[in-house]
Amino acid sequence: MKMAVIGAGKWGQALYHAFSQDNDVVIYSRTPREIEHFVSLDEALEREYLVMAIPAQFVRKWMEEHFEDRGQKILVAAKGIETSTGAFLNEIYTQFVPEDRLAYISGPSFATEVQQSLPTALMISSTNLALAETFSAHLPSYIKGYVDDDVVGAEVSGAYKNVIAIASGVCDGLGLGNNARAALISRGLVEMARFGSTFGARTETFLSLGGAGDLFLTASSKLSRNYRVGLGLAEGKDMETILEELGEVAEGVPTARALHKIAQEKKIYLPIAEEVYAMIEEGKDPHESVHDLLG
Ligand SMILES: NC(=O)C1=CN([C@@H]2O[C@H](COP(=O)(O)OP(=O)(O)OC[C@H]3O[C@@H](n4cnc5c(N)ncnc54)[C@H](OP(=O)(O)O)[C@@H]3O)[C@@H](O)[C@H]2O)C=CC1
Ligand SMILES: O=C(CO)COP(=O)(O)O
Repeated sequence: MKMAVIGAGKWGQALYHAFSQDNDVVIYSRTPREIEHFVSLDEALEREYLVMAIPAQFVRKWMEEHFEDRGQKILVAAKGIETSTGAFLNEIYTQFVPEDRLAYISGPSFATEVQQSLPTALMISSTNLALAETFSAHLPSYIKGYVDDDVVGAEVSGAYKNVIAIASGVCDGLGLGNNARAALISRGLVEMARFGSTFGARTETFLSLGGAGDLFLTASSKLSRNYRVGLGLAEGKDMETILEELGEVAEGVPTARALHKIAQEKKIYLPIAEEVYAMIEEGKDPHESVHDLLG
């Protein structure tokens, strides 16, 4: 299949590598790079299948300024919620492309491991199951694909787990032990499922690869940028320093702000996400957050 990956950050390049195993794939990004098959935006937009690996906060502006609808089918690869509006990515993309041409990829997938062709299993979600099957069938042999039609569940899982990963990094950074981390991840899973149900997500989606699968991964590994944000908070670093040292996107930070905004508006109880928000936005002492969560 003829595809283009848009966004050549860590995840865009890993997906370019993965889909290139069995497909004709090109890649485009804002900043030109020395990558084989790096093409112009116009050439990328010519492809029938697009993989969008632009971070959530920049999607709307990018679509407004650069996208031309030529009937492309799109696989959305970012994981986050837009802070300024609280919009989910499906709400943004459907302003530009009908939902039957949109699919979403989620599940445990550190870019660095996908780039090394290490095995994993991922989920492709779309209200158009035939489209999800198409993307899934074109994954490389080292990735097992599953399809599902709960787009909201997949999106909420992918975005929310980044926030719980920050909390988990704090937990480990403070040396609170394995029991505490398992308790936090478990309650985090309940919290994200409860949040998702408010928006019509199915509970079982949170037990899937895109939910528990990605949460367990991200909330327990230093390979996760979000987890490392939490480690930095536990060390008492300020957000500016943490993000500068990270040098890559940590979607959990803007997503925590978005969750706070949504929770306030809709009066939803999100104890862990609210503590993450308080630590990153109000400089709350992590020890105090632990105390309040235990209360
Ligand atoms: N890394 C991972 O393991 C995984 C990441 N994801 C998700 O994928 C998304 C991208 O992450 P990742 O690739 O790792 O991030 P990186 O920090 O590696 O790269 C971000 C990319 O976004 C592009 N970008 C940033 N701002 C803009 C903008 N205003 N307009 C257009 N492009 C912009 C940059 O393009 P350029 O460099 O050309 O300027 C850069 O290539 C995130 O939502 C992340 O949560 C999902 C699964 C795994
Ligand atoms: O989503 C990811 C793995 O599935 C990557 O997580 P981080 O952005 O925290 O590195």
